[in-house]
Amino acid sequence: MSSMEEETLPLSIIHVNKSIVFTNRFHILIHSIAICFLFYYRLCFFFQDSKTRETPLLPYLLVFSSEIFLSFLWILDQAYFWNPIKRTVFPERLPENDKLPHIDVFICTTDPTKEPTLDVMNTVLSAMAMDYPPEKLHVYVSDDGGSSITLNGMKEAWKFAKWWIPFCTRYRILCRCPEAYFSDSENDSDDLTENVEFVADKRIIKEKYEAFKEGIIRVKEDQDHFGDTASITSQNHPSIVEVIQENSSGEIEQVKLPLLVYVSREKRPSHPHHFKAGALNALYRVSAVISNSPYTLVLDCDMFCSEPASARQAMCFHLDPKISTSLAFVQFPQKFHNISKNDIYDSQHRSAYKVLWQGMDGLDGPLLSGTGFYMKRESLYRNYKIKDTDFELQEYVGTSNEFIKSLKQNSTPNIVDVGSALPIEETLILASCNYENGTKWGIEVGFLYGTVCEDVHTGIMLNCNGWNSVYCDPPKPQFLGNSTTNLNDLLIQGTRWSSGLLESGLIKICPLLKCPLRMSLLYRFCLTYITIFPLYCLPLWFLAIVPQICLLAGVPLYPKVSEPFFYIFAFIYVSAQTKHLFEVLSTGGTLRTWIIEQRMWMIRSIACHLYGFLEFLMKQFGLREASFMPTNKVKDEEQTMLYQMDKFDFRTSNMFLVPMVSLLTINIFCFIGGIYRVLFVGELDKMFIHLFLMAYIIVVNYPIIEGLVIRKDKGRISPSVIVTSNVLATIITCVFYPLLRKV
Ligand SMILES: O=c1ccn([C@@H]2O[C@H](COP(=O)(O)OP(=O)(O)O[C@H]3O[C@H](CO)[C@@H](O)[C@H](O)[C@H]3O)[C@@H](O)[C@H]2O)c(=O)[nH]1
Ligand SMILES: [Mn+2]
Repeated sequence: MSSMEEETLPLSIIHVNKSIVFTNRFHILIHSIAICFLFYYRLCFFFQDSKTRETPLLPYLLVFSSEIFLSFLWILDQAYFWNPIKRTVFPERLPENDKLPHIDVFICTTDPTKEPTLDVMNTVLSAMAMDYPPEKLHVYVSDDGGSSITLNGMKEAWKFAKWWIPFCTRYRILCRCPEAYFSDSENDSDDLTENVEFVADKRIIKEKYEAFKEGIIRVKEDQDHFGDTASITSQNHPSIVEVIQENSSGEIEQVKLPLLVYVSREKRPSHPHHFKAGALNALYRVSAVISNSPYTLVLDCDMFCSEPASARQAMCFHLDPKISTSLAFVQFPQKFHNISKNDIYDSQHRSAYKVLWQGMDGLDGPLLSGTGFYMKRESLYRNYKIKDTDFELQEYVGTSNEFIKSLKQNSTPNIVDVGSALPIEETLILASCNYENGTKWGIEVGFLYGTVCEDVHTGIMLNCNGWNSVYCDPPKPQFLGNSTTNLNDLLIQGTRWSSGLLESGLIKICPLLKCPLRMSLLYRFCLTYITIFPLYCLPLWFLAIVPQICLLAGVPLYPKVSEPFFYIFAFIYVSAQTKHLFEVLSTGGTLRTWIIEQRMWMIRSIACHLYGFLEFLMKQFGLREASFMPTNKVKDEEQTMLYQMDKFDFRTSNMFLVPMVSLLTINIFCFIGGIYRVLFVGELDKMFIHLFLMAYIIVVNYPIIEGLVIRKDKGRISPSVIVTSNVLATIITCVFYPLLRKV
């Protein structure tokens, strides 16, 4: 191939699956027609003579408004299906190593008890071992816990890296996270397992790893032994920045390792620290005066690089002149290593990473997903270029001259060598509490504050400023994380997400109304949907109570089976279900996935999205402050076992369980009452849709019934919850029954 041809070969290409696009659009067309008929049917009600109406106004209005709201969300959701795309990258066509740009890797951790240090160090090691020139890779760890355990862990990790990285490069090991590598013997190709030298080397490295692991565990135990001061110091300590380097121990000197820096920003109880966004901004400043790489990779400490290729893959976009000018970040999907076969809680978020993000990629780009993205540093500095004087710049980004100098370097990195003098004094100031006072950090510059979904919020603001993003989902997952695999963590996380998202969607960004006009309508639909979807809780609560109680009272809300409009309702149901099934099957799911997703949609909406919504309201009225409770990453044997056995673990707070169980109880009792009615009054024709709706809810939520009446193990629903839920269900029924019948 001539060099001319080589130059013109693209670094990435886009695929559009025409038949999927056609099916999607066709479905949108017919489903919308059916929805129009439904609205026509509902509106006709208001033109009937109010004396001959069989249905009172209140329940009718409640159900109709739920349908209107569901249809609104449905319309927004269709934007994702309009133009989904996939991309393939060709890293082999990238320029030579010496022409590749520098990358800073940021890893955030916050609590050595909830986030085991060994796992964090595995993330660090896997990032250090990426397939990228080591002198161009700089790894920064932000420790919000300010813990000596983490700092010590990094020193140990550095020593182990001197063995680990050469081993990986020498044998071209694909899995560069040591824990994952050693726990799966399938990782080595047959060629390797027959290579005597390799087998011997592997044994040595494994011994080194075991020693490293023990060292880390020992330090933690010693610390626990001497009493727990960690939670006090984590909220109150000065900034600490330390470059990890080893005074020559003489073992293997010549190995070149990426720079590794420990950063713990200053924390004072009186000072808001803005959670992960605050941590990332401190890292952006500290790294700017050390390495100042033009690109940064952000990783959560519960996610490691499972393959070493992501940096080069991301560069296929960042270095492509046709794409790069307006490209802010390349997002990789979050994939997880701890998901069971049937994934009963939909912990993998299939819909987001396999459908929605692809759909957004065909428009202006996927959402920023918190971890696994390669961000162009410059894009986060926003409008610094239009600041004329140093004074203006200081008001914008703070007073550090070193930092301002880094801005003026125009994305040229600093060449740092291990051992060379680094401006540590300056970094301590940059990581201090007061540095951001009076500046635009968190307001315009860096990751934005005031929300617990800093990722989504910052990403959307970048889009509003004219940047876009790209979704890179190669066949082999490049990052693997830990997902929440028990109901309790999942609902807590869901509550946090929904309150954060609603705040962006309804107040701070409000994509439909406030995003700039140049942004396409379809993309605004996507942004609106993703930020307000927790509001599904409202129609779902109504539809779980109103038709049920109306059935008991003999008040029909839907057309009779013998009426032609019955077929409209039936069609909408079947069409929605078929569409979902098609989508699940075409993205590698099973029939089971299809049911599980609907169940989790109901459970999430009824429990955590409602609380997220309430938390959002309370925050608006100043009754509550945002809080980011990190998810628990310590494995609990018993929980894991239940999860692996596909059994729900109902050991979660009553706050979540009681609404779920109460609504299900209402459904079951109304269903029984309804059957009785049909048998003795004979209103099957009139009440069929009611009965069907309840049967659907009950069947989908079967595991809750199992937890209520069949199971005897620890993960079942406790009798106290059952009693409370029955009381609540009775109250709801007693309040609504007369209302819905008469008003
Ligand atoms: O004050 C804090 C709180 C959290 N973190 C770090 O933030 C990361 C994410 O926290 P985690 O507890 O794992 O929350 P998840 O719900 O799993 O995180 C998801 O949701 C977050 C937004 O709510 C995003 O920031 C994450 O990237 C995304 O994976 C972890 O590395 C934490 O150590 C901090 O550094 N400081
Ligand atoms: Mn996490």
